[in-house]
Amino acid sequence: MDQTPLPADDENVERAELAAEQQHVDLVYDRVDVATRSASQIAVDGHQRAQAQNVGRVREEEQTGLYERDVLVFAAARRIAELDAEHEGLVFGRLDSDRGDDQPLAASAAELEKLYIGRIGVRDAEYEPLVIDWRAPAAEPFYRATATDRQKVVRRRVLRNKGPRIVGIEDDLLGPERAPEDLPVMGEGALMASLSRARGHTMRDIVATIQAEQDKAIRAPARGVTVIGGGPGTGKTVVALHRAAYLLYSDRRRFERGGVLVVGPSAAFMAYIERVLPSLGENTVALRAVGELVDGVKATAVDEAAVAAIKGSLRMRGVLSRAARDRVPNAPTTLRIFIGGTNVELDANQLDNVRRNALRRTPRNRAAGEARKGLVAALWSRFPEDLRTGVHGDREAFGDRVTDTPAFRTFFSQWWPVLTPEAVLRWLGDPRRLQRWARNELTPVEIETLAAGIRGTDEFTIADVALLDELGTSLGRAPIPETRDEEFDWLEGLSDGVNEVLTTSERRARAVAAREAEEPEDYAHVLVDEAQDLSPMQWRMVTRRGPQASWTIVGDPAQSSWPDPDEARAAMDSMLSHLQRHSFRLSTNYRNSAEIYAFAGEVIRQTLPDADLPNAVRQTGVEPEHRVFDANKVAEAAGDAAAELLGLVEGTVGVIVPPKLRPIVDPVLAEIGNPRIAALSPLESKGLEYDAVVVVEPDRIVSDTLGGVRALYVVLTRATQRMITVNSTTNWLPARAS
Ligand SMILES: Nc1ncnc2c1ncn2[C@@H]1O[C@H](COP(=O)(O)OP(=O)(O)OP(=O)(O)O)[C@@H](O)[C@H]1O
Repeated sequence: MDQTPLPADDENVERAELAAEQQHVDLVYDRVDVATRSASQIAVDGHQRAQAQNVGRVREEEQTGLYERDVLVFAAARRIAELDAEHEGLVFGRLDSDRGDDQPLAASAAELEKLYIGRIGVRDAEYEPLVIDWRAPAAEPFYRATATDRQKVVRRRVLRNKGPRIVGIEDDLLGPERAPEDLPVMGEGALMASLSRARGHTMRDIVATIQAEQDKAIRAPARGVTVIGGGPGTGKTVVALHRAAYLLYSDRRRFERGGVLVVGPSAAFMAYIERVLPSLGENTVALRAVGELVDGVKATAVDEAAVAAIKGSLRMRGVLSRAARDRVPNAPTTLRIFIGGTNVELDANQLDNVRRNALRRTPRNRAAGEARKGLVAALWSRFPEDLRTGVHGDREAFGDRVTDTPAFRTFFSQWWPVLTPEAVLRWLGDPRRLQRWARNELTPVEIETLAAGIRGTDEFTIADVALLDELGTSLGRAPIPETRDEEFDWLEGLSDGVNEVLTTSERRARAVAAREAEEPEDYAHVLVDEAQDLSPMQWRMVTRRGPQASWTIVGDPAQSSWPDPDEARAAMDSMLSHLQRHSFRLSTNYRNSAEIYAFAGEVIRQTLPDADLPNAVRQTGVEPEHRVFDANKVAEAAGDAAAELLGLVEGTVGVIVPPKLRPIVDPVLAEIGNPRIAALSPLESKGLEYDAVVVVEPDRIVSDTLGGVRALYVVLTRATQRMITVNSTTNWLPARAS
């Protein structure tokens, strides 16, 4: 970008500018201090009043005024939490604007209108804005203005800060011909400075340097389905998170009450992104890995590729539905009741008929009543007519007597127990039973593979979670016996810090929801990251979380770890086909150096010539390095490369290893014992990034991972500065690089 002659060369000018900006920022922090103190006081007052009333357990209806107090405490606590999150530079931007191209030039810098942009809006005592929230419409030009469409902006300034201290200034002059003589311009560009920064173990927000195409996706209206595509490192994840913050800002009532859910591929990924939203002042978004979408299960284990492919396939729908309706293993196969001086008996076929009829319209765990009625009807029809006199002449009385007998009760508890999804999924480990449910959908080899996969471990895998969810829907939840109307322990939630504070109405809603819950939690907006990896069964699970939701779907088909991305895409389309779709494409790779990405691009293009490859903008002059070793020396070679890279980069070093080699490579890395090194498998590396990466045995990554070369492409696009591959052959290298 064109810059005016640089008065900023003059150190004095720079010092003066820094001091002036610091003065304004100090003012903002002072105001925040005042606001924080008054918010803390409000919270303390509320808690004290709650305790003074000594209410213990109370009925809401009997306590007038409690709701009001509760809201007060909650709002105050929320505000503190929000303000506490501000210390990574509350104010990060400034716009200096004139009145537009058709108006006279400003005579001096003082005539330009200045506007500060920050993580939250702060006003002075007179209610004048000291800084506006980055999500406010007035902040839009900060992200969207360009030299050709400057939107009245003359100078865009990014303030680099360390906590409350301004340490640098990066300016963009958008209208050089409109700039007054005395307007200082300094710095080399905020974006490049931010991209070259060493990486830590968690993702940072990009609020100071959001680019125009990203801003459009962030601020897109929350209607239907917003699809955000783009290659590796284009900011899809970080944009999706800023979008969540934007949606909460633009319609807080709707999205805070209805809930916003972000779904990502793994627990490690969720830990990596968890700081971004709090740093934007938002603490209410639910972040869940696909392995954690079913309550009570936190799956992190990954299946072997062949098993995962079967478990994710839509064909499992029919298999599970049949399993959920079949006989319970080891349940009695005859019912014999002695009544009216005679034995009445139902055999296996008759019991099966009763079961099928009971399940015709009702999920299993809800159908106990139907099943009981069906058994009585079947027993009645076998009860000799000549005995249907006296107490046995009335069918209803007959039913009461039958179902009251110990024999019936024992039988029924074994024949129609409440079934858990976990128990039914385990049944699939028996190849004979699985064969009965799956013979039309799966091949004999697939049946054997799936049964062995399920039998092989007690732990549920990430792919199992979607199956558990499907089974949960087929089985339904057993009705929970009515309890007394909700009673609340008021003080319980008030003691554990601000995040625990709930309003009365929220408690009430949760209690009711817990009692009535038939369906999983239901959100107003769902953001799905790394969406290309969701299997068809996972799509079914995820879409159950938002039957009425609007959606943001973020992904890159070239990085899919699902063997048939078209199938997964079709599953998504069919689940969300009723909603309008808006698409955005991000075109710049901000993560990888141009050298690293050029290599990764070559690798993927060999298999997917049409892959959507972004443009990597940052040159480092360092090419990726490919080392060749004996197969039995690979672990040591990986360790050596990692140790070497520690000395060459400031931040993190990721060592990405095929799962089967982890047992030999991990100990070598552990011996180095440096917390900047992380060992991980290709699937775990999804969405993450490191300053330097060692890729161990790329050809085994292709052969052992679902997704093959697409998985390798993910691995090759994790490094920001340096990359070394170690392999026993050069066969995997694209022609030019070998
Ligand atoms: N406008 C920006 N300013 C500064 N950094 C940015 C910007 N956009 C993206 N980045 C950085 O680029 C890196 C990649 O972003 P992100 O992980 O969101 O990309 P992605 O498209 O989700 O990648 P992948 O598909 O490979 O997982 C992150 O470090 C992110 O902070």
